[in-house]
Amino acid sequence: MNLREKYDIPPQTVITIAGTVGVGKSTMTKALAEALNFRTSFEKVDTNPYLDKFYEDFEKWSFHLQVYFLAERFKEQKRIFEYGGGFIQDRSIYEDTGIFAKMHYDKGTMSPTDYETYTNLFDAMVMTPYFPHPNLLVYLEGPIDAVIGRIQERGREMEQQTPNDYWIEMHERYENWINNFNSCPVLRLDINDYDLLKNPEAIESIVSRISHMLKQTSHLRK
Ligand SMILES: Nc1ncnc2c1ncn2[C@@H]1O[C@H](COP(=O)(O)OP(=O)(O)O)[C@@H](O)[C@H]1O
Ligand SMILES: Nc1ncnc2c1ncn2[C@H]1C[C@H](O)[C@@H](COP(=O)(O)O)O1
Repeated sequence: MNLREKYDIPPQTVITIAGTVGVGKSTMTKALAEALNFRTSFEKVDTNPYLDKFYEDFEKWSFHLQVYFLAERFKEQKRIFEYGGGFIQDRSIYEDTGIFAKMHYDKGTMSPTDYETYTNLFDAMVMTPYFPHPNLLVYLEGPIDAVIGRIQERGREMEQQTPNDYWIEMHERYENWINNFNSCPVLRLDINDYDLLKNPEAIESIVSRISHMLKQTSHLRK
């Protein structure tokens, strides 16, 4: 019996993993998908044609990058829908607008016109009754020092060259964002409470908490 059956998690469940850059979403996505025998939906970082350019010049590329991410995530959403669920998704579509686009608009690195065009597009595509929300958003949180340590350890060049202030501001925004998030049920996990690299069996207690939360919120889906 696999963990999905053991903890009675419906096979069509869609779980999205949210949290700031470097916090451990991809690691969690892989571990959960393996444990539950679900498909994965990853952000494609290496093949993103705007990401390097964006980190070199936020002002010039922030609109292009947001539109690109929106299109990519929407295609993934369609793929998840076509399979009938059973997915773990690395980063939610809600973070694109709630964190990234808003942060760049507030900092002045996305123009008001571009921000309005982007949010109109986002709302028309996502905030409709036709858009399937995930069954659960698993939010990963941890101290900023640990997060910056992980970004450094991972070693993506464009992120290494970005000043720490950027990650600190993002970390603070994430706190506010998750405290006000209500588009789907949320399970918050502190990265100090598990270590999937040193102790992969820790995934079972996470699956158990996910199962509990899904049961508690199942009435919302009916
Ligand atoms: N429990 C952990 N302890 C230490 N490092 C970790 C842990 N989980 C993930 N990492 C490392 O942190 C870095 C960022 O993790 P990743 O899953 O890519 O984050 P994200 O997808 O949120 O950006 C990677 O180098 C990864 O190996
Ligand atoms: N919507 C986004 N706007 C700007 N940058 C973004 C957006 N979504 C992801 N990113 C960046 C942040 C990281 O450098 C990479 C991948 O994110 P990660 O949290 O490491 O999975 O893309």
